[in-house]
Amino acid sequence: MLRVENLVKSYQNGRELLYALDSVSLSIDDGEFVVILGPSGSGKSTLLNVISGLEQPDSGSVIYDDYEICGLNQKELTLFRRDKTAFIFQAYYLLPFLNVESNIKMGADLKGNKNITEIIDGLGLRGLEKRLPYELSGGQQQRVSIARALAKKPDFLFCDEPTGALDEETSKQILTYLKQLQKQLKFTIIMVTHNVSIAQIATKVIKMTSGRIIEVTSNADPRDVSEITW
Ligand SMILES: Nc1ncnc2c1ncn2[C@@H]1O[C@H](COP(=O)(O)OP(=O)(O)OP(=O)(O)O)[C@@H](O)[C@H]1O
Repeated sequence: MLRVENLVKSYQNGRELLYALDSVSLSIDDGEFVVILGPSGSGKSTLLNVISGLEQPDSGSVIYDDYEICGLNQKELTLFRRDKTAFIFQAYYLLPFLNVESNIKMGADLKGNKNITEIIDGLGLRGLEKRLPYELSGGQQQRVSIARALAKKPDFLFCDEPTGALDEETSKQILTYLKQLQKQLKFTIIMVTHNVSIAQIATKVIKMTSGRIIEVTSNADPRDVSEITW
């Protein structure tokens, strides 16, 4: 279980402080598919970055089971992120001079995971292993970035607009893969998106405005990816 208590994160904006997170509290059970929605600038990415240990808050707590990550030093945070988390971003961030297989192995090596065959097959990347990122479509590149993330066998997968650069059909393929792999590997997904349709496949939807959570909705019966449109 992940618990977030009274998170505050501010930035200096001229002479004023801008509160990107203004006392945010929430809890997420293991295995949930959480979608964070909200207008631009509402604090979604900041929340994701603080929860995942990429950024430190001004105050507040982020507690994984009984492990508080706020206040850890850089070395401890790096170990925490390596062991527990993985990331997928809209911009893929593949290494351009490494082929598909080597990009995925980078994730696997971080956890000493030798077998990436299952992940390559699971994401439909068989046959593309020797290609360089520029030889792939956007959807294929995003599948490689998911494969790299999952090769780490994370407990928590953080996604920031993972389908933001993709068309509807490709986005749905990506979401279908993610859901299938989540069922199989049992990790928790926390996803920031502008796409309200994606909320329908989530088990929990968090809505943010101006650095605050304004609504949390639990959904015991999320829809299948094939049932949604946008
Ligand atoms: N490094 C930073 N320095 C200064 N201000 C920042 C920084 N990062 C974020 N902010 C500000 O904090 C607020 C929340 O930003 P954040 O990126 O979390 O919003 P968001 O909801 O993810 O937006 P978007 O949907 O546009 O990505 C915004 O007003 C933003 O300008």
